[in-house]
Parts: sequence; structure tokens; C-alpha cells
Amino acid sequence: MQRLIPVLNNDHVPLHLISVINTLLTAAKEISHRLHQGSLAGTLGSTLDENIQGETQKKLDVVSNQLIKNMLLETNLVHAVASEEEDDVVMGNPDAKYLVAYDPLDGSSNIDINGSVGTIFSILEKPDHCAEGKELFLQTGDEQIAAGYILYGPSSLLVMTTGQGVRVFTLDHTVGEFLLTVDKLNIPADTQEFAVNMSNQRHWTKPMQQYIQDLLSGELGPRKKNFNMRWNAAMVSDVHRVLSRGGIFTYPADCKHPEKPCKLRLLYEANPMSFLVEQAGGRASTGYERIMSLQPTEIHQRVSVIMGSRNEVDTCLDYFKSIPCDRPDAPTA
Ligand SMILES: O=P(O)(O)OC[C@H]1O[C@](O)(COP(=O)(O)O)[C@@H](O)[C@@H]1O
Ligand SMILES: [Mg+2]
Ligand SMILES: [Mg+2]
Repeated sequence: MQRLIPVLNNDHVPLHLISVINTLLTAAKEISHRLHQGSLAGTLGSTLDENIQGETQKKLDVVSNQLIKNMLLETNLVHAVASEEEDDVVMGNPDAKYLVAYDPLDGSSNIDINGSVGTIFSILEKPDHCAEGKELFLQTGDEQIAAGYILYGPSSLLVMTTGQGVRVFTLDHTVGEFLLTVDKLNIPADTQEFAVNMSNQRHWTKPMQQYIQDLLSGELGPRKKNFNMRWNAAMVSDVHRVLSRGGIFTYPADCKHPEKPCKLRLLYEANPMSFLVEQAGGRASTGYERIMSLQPTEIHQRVSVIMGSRNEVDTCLDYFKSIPCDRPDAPTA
């Protein structure tokens, strides 16, 4: 089985970019080890702190963030990093060209129940125009040069793209290396499986209410087929299932907290996952716009997410086209 570096070399990925990706993986191996140790490593449970978004930080959120940040900055190949767990952008080598945005631990509420979690990353280049601080990262998802995630489940998997399809590598603990296990991942265009947090149903807008209602009506409803539902509460493992066997994953905008209509972050979650999904032949949309075309205005910006099997996402988007509603996530002027 092929190792990661020769595979990326073969794809003509620049050497410095390979080093950045490899550094992320060194941090990921350490995170994977700590997760496997669980209570033995003393890293389960919460800290007394909240992140910039007002969410309680798990000890492993903090540890993972530090590991990734320190290792990336030590390479001298990274100009700046932006993390879900950092208030601001952290600057690295002024002469380096790579920017890394990451969610150090996605699905962190799963840590204490021994459920799957992951690390999501998105790599950009320093823009040509003069930009500093957070401005550096305000690029559309289309500007990403690499993206992926490490899923810490029964196996630790790297799923990544450099814009040449999606590959899966599995961490072989005996040699401490990620080995190629799927060369070209493709999402089936059709599906009978959806993933959504149903407890938010009453807060959704009309198009999403109607779409999910029609899925639930199964073969007796307008879709004329039955649908199954799965929800792991970790985007990384829910989207991994969608990439592996098809499906539609959504965390739509809702009216639960008018000041916070969306949950998932554009830079650390939605953009990298959209890059993977599109590279695997799927679709990723807010309901109204293609996610990777959005111009970010804030590094911690949140966005409505609908992604997965091409035909199913298109069907869902038809509801947004035909059912009028006020958008809780309407872009502010
Ligand atoms: O708690 P809910 O509403 O099910 O939300 C689950 C969603 O929140 C997230 O856990 C947010 O990610 P973080 O754990 O990185 O904050 C997603 O991974 C997941 O899809
Ligand atoms: Mg997350
Ligand atoms: Mg997180």
C-alpha cells in the first residue's frame, strides 16, 4: 500500500505544501494517540473556559488546537493560522505563503462518550493583494488548494483533496504512517439516507420543513421511496458516511436563536467539507448559494449547510426555489 508522500509527489503537489500536510498529520497522530488513551491520558472533560463563540471548550479542544498551531508555526512554511478555538488569526513566518484554517476537534461533544471526532483543515495561499490578519483568510472556498479531515474512529482515517479527486488514507499504527486505502472516492448521485438534527425541526424555515416531511412520508409521500436517518452529531463522521455510501447531510439555518441562525463555520467546516464533497461528485449549498462561492466577511462566520449526493441535494434545493420564505441567515448589508 502506498504511503502519503509518494502519492502526493506523484500528483505534483509542491514539496512545501506536502510538508504542511505532513505536519498536520504528525499533530493528528498525537491527537489520535491521546483519544485512544481516553481517561488514562487525563484529557477528557471540559475546561472552565469558553471559546470566542461562547461554546464550552473541552480539554482536548484546547490540547489539539495547541498541538496543531505550534507544529504548523514551527515549520516556518505557514504564514498564518486561523482556528475555531482562537479568537484571532495567529501569524507565522511573514515570508511563507500558506494559510491554514482548521477545526482542531470537530464533534467534541462526542469525546466524553467515546464517539467519533475529527480534525478538519483547509489550506489557502496568501493573497497577492496586500492583506493582513483576518483579511488573509477572507477568501472563497474556491481558493482552497487542499482540504481534508482526519476522522478518529475505530480507525484513524485521512480523507483529503488537492483538487485532483478525493483519497482516503488509513493510519497504520504499526508503522505510524497513513497508507492509501481508497484512490478515488465518489459519492453515489442518489440516496435514501439523510442526516439532520431532527430536534430543531420546528425552528426550520418552510422549505426545509417540507423537504424533510416528504422524506419522512416515505413511499406513501411524493418521493415514493423510504428514507433512513442517521445523526452522529459530529460533522466529520456524518459527512464521512455521506462520502462513503451517499446521503444528504444538512445543518440548515433556523429561527431558534435569531442572533445565531447557523451552527457550522464557513472557514473551518463548510468550505473544506464542500471541497471534498464536490471533488467526489456531490453538491454543497446553503439552500440558495453554492457554499464555495461565498465571500467570507468574518473568520468565525457561520453558514447554512446542505451537502451530499448530487441528485438528492438538487431535489432539496428545488424546495428552496419553489417555497418562498424569509431567510433567517439573510446576508446583512
Ligand atoms: O449538537 P448538534 O446540534 O447535534 O450539532 C452537531 C454539530 O455541531 C458540531 O459538533 C460542531 O463542531 P464542534 O464540535 O467543532 O463545535 C458539528 O460537528 C456537528 O455537525
Ligand atoms: Mg466542528
Ligand atoms: Mg471544534
